[in-house]
Amino acid sequence: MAIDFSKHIASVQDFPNKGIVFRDITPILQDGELFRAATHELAEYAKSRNADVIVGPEARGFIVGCPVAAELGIGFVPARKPHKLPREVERASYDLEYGSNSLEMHMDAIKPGQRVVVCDDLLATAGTLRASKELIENLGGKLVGAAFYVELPDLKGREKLPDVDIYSLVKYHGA
Ligand SMILES: O=P(O)(O)OC[C@H]1O[C@H](OP(=O)(O)OP(=O)(O)O)[C@H](O)[C@@H]1O
Ligand SMILES: Nc1ncnc2[nH]cnc12
Repeated sequence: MAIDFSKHIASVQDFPNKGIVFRDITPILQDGELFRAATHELAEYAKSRNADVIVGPEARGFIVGCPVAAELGIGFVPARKPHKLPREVERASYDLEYGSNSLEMHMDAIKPGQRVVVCDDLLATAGTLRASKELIENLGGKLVGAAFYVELPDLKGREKLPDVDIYSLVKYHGA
């Protein structure tokens, strides 16, 4: 029977700012079977997209994406917050539900033509995904899909990136 992951996501009112309902996926991570099952779901999705490499945006995208890449035996590329990577980088800026930031990837992180799936815990406004897409494409890769534990459809992330194939385990409508 399919697992109802929503039962294992905590909803926290007014975090980190008033008016935001924070969807906390750490209960999934704390349970080995659930973490493995969620990883497997995302890995099956990435496999169905013929991914060559997984990109995970800092920080929760590392947690979600690394085990997916390991399960598939493919590479993992971190998209990091500014000034963390030691070699030459490509940078893209973005806004999110509660602030703005930039992401960087090493210039040689993606090989031209590689098929990339982005993995992260949550899709909200899609600012993070848009910045990841910009980085991947500027390095010559092709974003062939994006996979999340949680999607917040009211924030219209999918509509902002209609050409990106998006997969999520759980959707939350309303606040
Ligand atoms: O779709 P968006 O509106 O871009 O929002 C989703 C992003 O926001 C969160 O990361 P955050 O930037 O808070 O960083 P963290 O993982 O370091 O907490 C989350 O992990 C996603 O990466
Ligand atoms: N509501 C939310 N819960 C958890 N992470 C988020 N990132 C952006 N919006 C979020």
